[in-house]
Amino acid sequence: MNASSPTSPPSDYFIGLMSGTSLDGVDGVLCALSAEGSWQGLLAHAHRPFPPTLYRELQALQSPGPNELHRGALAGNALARIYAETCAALLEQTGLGPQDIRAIGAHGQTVRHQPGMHDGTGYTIQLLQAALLAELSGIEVVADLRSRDVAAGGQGAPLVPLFHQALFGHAKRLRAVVNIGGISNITLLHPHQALLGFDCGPGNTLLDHWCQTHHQQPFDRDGAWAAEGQINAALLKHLSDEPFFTGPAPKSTGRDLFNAAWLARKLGTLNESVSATDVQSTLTELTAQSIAHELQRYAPTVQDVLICGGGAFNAHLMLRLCAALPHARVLSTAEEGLAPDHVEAAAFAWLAWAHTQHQPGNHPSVTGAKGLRVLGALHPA
Ligand SMILES: Nc1ncnc2c1ncn2[C@@H]1O[C@H](COP(=O)(O)OP(=O)(O)OP(=O)(O)O)[C@@H](O)[C@H]1O
Ligand SMILES: CC(=O)N[C@H]1[C@@H]2OC[C@@H](O2)[C@@H](O)[C@@H]1O[C@H](C)C(=O)O
Repeated sequence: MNASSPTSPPSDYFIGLMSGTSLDGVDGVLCALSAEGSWQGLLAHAHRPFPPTLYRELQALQSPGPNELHRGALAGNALARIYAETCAALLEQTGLGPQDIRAIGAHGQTVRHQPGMHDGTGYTIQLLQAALLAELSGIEVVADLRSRDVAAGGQGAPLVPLFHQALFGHAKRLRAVVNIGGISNITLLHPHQALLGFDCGPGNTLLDHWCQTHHQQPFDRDGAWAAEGQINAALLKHLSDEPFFTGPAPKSTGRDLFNAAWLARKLGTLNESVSATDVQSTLTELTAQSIAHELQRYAPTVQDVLICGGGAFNAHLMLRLCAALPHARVLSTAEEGLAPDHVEAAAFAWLAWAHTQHQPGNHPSVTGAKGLRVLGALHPA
């Protein structure tokens, strides 16, 4: 990891808060960054799950429904309260006070992601009442981190690649960082070429949905259920036959495409019936193959594949990825100094740093935006 040396300039403390497409709750980190934004270390991590009522409401708000504006506003308030509790937990762990934190980078909850392309119709919505978070935490908040990139004709996602580059870039090795959250995304770190990054498909979101439907469990722990089944080749081909997978970068996606209705349509149009267990095995393979195919397409000689996001804890999925990438070293980001479930939140702390320094947080070669942009809207403490 490219951390600063002990002689680096004095650091500031930042908090990063991320609640992603898995809807499993909020991950928060408190970290130190130098004046130049180089990583100086993680001081604390806290996770707060969403209460069941908020989880159900956030899931419902992913698709059109009645009185959305009012319901979205209430959900934004509820999220601000959970984010503020997460900040309080981080401060308590470290003994720091609100006055010690330079800023919070707060992602909010994506409920729509339709970036469009350079034609003024695109938008992306992350629910969060950021003013309330500033009020409750007493800390400056940088929120709405995707809209400016979309306004500049970009996808507004993924935003983590610059942070991945700063942390995991290597002078000699061709590396990929793969975040397997609800959706998975890849960052390509070539020693001598431009940064690349894009979403590559459903990470855990369909796996979670299928497990919740058939086992009433939030997710398939360690992939144990998937490991019991067989991959159904016809179903895998049918699932893979989705234009998003073969479309060129820049690209991003979300629950707008990969959702329960998409899976039901695919299963309904298959000419055979597949057991629930085999569906879980096949969905796990879809996640592994969609990542492997993009790596083969954009970085066939990739040497290190660093995995982060909750999918890194799915042992069966990791085995399938290793099988699909026999020539690469597949490892957890933990082996490079930052735990898989800390990386995204840390990236949003870094994006808050970038905003405070008036530095760009996007990268046009990743999002397709017209240029570099300072991301986020500021809510003073
Ligand atoms: N032990 C485990 N076994 C299997 N899967 C796991 C395990 N732990 C976490 N996960 C998976 O990781 C998911 C959470 O991942 P993560 O927090 O990275 O998602 P997210 O941040 O919501 O998503 P995104 O990156 O799309 O924004 C869970 O929903 C689950 O599917
Ligand atoms: C619109 C949105 O919330 N996108 C998320 C989602 O979760 C993973 C993938 O899809 C990625 O594009 C992005 O998150 C990460 C943190 C990013 O912007 O880099």
